[in-house]
Amino acid sequence: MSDPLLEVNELSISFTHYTKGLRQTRQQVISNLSLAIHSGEIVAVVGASGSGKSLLAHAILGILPENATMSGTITYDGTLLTARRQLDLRGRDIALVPQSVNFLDPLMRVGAQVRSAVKTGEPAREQQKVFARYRLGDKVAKLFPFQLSGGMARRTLVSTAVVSGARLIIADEPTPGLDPEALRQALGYFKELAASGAAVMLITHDIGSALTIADRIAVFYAGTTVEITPAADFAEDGRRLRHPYTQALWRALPQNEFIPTGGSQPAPGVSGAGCPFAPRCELAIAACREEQPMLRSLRDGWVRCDHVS
Ligand SMILES: Nc1ncnc2c1ncn2[C@@H]1O[C@H](COP(=O)(O)OP(=O)(O)OP(=O)(O)O)[C@@H](O)[C@H]1O
Ligand code: NI
Repeated sequence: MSDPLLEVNELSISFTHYTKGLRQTRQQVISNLSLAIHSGEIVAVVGASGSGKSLLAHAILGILPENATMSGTITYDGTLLTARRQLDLRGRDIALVPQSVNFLDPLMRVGAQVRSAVKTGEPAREQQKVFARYRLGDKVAKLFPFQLSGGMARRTLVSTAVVSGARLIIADEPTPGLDPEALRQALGYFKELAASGAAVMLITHDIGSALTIADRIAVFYAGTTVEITPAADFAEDGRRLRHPYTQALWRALPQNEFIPTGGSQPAPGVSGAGCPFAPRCELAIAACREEQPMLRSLRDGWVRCDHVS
């Protein structure tokens, strides 16, 4: 396979909090997270709320909050992604398709917003082309964001990503609350973007939808990658999946047995040194509570567990 377009290596993020008497505490919310995405590929990042999905996106875009400290490396197109390069690439090479229409400028007509993102070609012409492609009528260009329906807003956001010529598209929960037809359509847009050569990172709670378009799935738990797997391994009884948490996720889907796993994801910073899933894991032994396992390659994927084969 070719070199990845984006490579996140051993990313850790912590937040500094000031408590009474100016005491500083550090809370680690992401630990040793690794992930790579190739051009033309859709990688879905799935995990429960608070597992670190959005923070990963923000780290790549260079928009982490002030009180965040980051370690590890992010490489884009073979070169280290420094703060300076992030500023350069953001909105051009690297585009965010946000969940909310609030990311559009409320005071600017949407046609003008899309025209201002055009990278190559004549802006008015490119905007008209992309609006036609996403079934946004001629009149839409003259509307302000608050006048758009949810579906129009989403198509406008996708249009912006398309005309920007972005090679890496990061979509953070782009599909909540959609009816099945709108959902199918929205997922189709990402499929098209990948087919045209972009690398797509699709962040979502909805593993069922992710499986319909993703090539690979990265499973997050308590701020780290516990498994990276070809989407095709989510099949049958889930025996090809590597991590006990991923298998539990698969079993909990409606089309399977719907078996929930007891317990819940540890709160950030309290999972201690060991494997964060150990308290809920049937395979856990004493050693699992002492040291976080490394992400290791297993079959054609990756797993952070020493007890599976
Ligand atoms: N500015 C911040 N200061 C302190 N902690 C933060 C900050 N931003 C995020 N966190 C913590 O980092 C953890 C990961 O947050 P993140 O938003 O990445 O989760 P997520 O996986 O995107 O969740 P969701 O599915 O709900 O969007 C959470 O526990 C959150 O409370
Ligand atoms: Ni999020």
